[in-house]
Parts: sequence; C-alpha cells; structure tokens
Amino acid sequence: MIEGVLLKGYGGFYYVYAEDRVWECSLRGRFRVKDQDFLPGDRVKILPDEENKATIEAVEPRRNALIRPTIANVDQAILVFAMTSPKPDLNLMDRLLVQVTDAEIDPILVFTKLDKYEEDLKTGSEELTIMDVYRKIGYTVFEVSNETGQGIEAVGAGLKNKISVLAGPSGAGKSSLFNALSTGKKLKTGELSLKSKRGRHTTRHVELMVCAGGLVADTPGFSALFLPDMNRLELAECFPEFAQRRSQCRFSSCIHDKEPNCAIKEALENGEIASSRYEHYLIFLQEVIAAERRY
Ligand SMILES: Nc1nc2c(ncn2[C@@H]2O[C@H](COP(=O)(O)OP(=O)(O)OP(=O)(O)O)[C@@H](O)[C@H]2O)c(=O)[nH]1
Ligand SMILES: [Zn+2]
Repeated sequence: MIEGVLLKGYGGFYYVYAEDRVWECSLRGRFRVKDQDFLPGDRVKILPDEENKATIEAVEPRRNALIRPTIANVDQAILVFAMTSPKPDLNLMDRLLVQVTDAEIDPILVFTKLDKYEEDLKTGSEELTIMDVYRKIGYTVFEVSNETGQGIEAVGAGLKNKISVLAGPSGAGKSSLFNALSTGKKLKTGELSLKSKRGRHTTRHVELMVCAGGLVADTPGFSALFLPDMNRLELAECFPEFAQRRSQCRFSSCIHDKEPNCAIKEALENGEIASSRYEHYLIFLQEVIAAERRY
C-alpha cells in the first residue's frame, strides 16, 4: 500500500498523487456510500492493481478543511499580487490575509512583475516599498519575475511537500507563476497548465495540481469580498502587528477605534504601523460590526 493525496474526483474516478505520479483510483466498496466525503487534499492509502490504476483503501483524518474552495489539509495560501500594472489592491490583500489567518492557514505573499517594477524604479525611488511594509509585519514575502525567472526558485522551495492554495486578483500573474514554477519538468498525466484548465471548464471544479514538488490549487473563490464570520475582537487578532501590541491598550476590550490610550493608534502615529493597514482595519471593523448586528 502506498500513501498519497487526492487531487480530484472526476467521472466516478479519483485521481491520487503518490510516488511522483498520478493514479486513477476507484473506491473500495465500503467507501462508495460516502462518496461525497472525499475532498481534494485528503491523504489516502492506495493499493495499485495495474499500471496507473489503484483502489483507495483508507483515508486519514483531516487536519482542516476549507469550505470555499473545498480542499482538505491546506498548509498555506500563496497570495499573488503584481508590484505594478496593475498596482496592488492593498484592501484586497489585507482582506485575504484576514480570511487566511482566520482559517489558520499560513499566508505567503508573492509579488510578481519584479522586472517591470525595476524599470519603473528608474524614474524615482520610494523609501519603504509595499513589500517591506509586509515583511516588517512578519509575513513571508517573495519578489519574483515570472518573465526572467528571478526569485522563482525560492518560492518553489516553499511549496515542496505542501498543499497550497493560490489566490489573488485577475492579472496578478497566478498562471504565469504556476508555469514558471513548473518549467523544466515535462507535464505528466493529470497535470495540465493552469490556463488550459481554466479554458476547459466553465464550472470550476476544485482540484490540486502538481507543482514544484508540492500540490497547488487555483482558487478563484478565495478572493471573496466578504470577511468570514468573526467578532470585533477576533478581527484585530488577524493583524499580527495589532495583536502583538494589544496588551498595551488601556482597555482590554479596546477595538482600537475611538478608545483613549490605544497602543495601536500610538504605533500608527509613530509610523510603526502602516496607515493603509489601519485604514483597512477600520473598514473591516465596520463590516464586522454590521454583520454582528444582523445576527
Ligand atoms: N513583465 C511581467 N509580466 C508578467 C509577469 N507575470 C505575469 N505577467 C503578465 O501579466 C499578465 C497576466 O498574467 P496571468 O498569469 O495571466 O495572471 P492571472 O493572475 O493568472 O490572471 P487571471 O487568469 O485573470 O486570474 C500576462 O500578460 C502575463 O504575461 C511578470 O513577472 N513580469
Ligand atoms: Zn487599542
């Protein structure tokens, strides 16, 4: 028996990645009734019968499961944004960071189009780049060019043996990144480029794809504009630079809005917290409060 990860269920079969290849699997009789219980990302044990064919014999308990997209055992979210053309939408970035953090998934920020950005820089330089702002907060940040390949290897090293979801706005370079990470490797059965996948299905099935020694899901649904169900105190917990200073606020129930002696507002005034982050926090706070009232 060999261990693998379920990539997708399709047409009555299950495609499992194990030992560096994709196996077309059917279910053992006892699993058939609870067919719908299988999710991409599930860790399974398979028994090969013929070449590339096998049966699923066992399923491991899940560590976590996302509802949208529906994937089990997600380790990390790769949030892809272009440094330039288009300029990164920081509101969306902070929203995704809140969603991911709330789901207890590690965020990784990948900024693309480094080649274009460096060209732009020749006309004038900024003091603290957006990338530095997020690095300073403590996030893992990569700067890459999908065109020249610069920085790609470092991103790939972080994907190995992990299940990652890919999210970010249209035009950010998600497909290009996926392709850049997959170069030099001939695609095997069950592996297709992100773009050809997208072109093929109008209704998007969630599925995992083999990429840089790990598994990656393209997740359009993850850029949802609504914040997850949370209360006003939980929101600040999703901003690491707020959470870290919260105990210094005068009131333990401080939501860092109108309260006096707020450590977060002090840090904002000192320039230790980026104004865009605080601005977005306030926008999200209003949304969370409005949602609280609805229930
Ligand atoms: N110069 C440069 N162009 C890039 C880079 N990455 C992507 N592009 C270009 O940016 C455009 C959008 O890239 P895609 O990879 O299609 O973006 P996407 O995020 O998959 O977009 P959607 O499919 O709409 O979600 C394409 O024209 C790419 O060639 C990069 O690092 N440098
Ligand atoms: Zn406060």
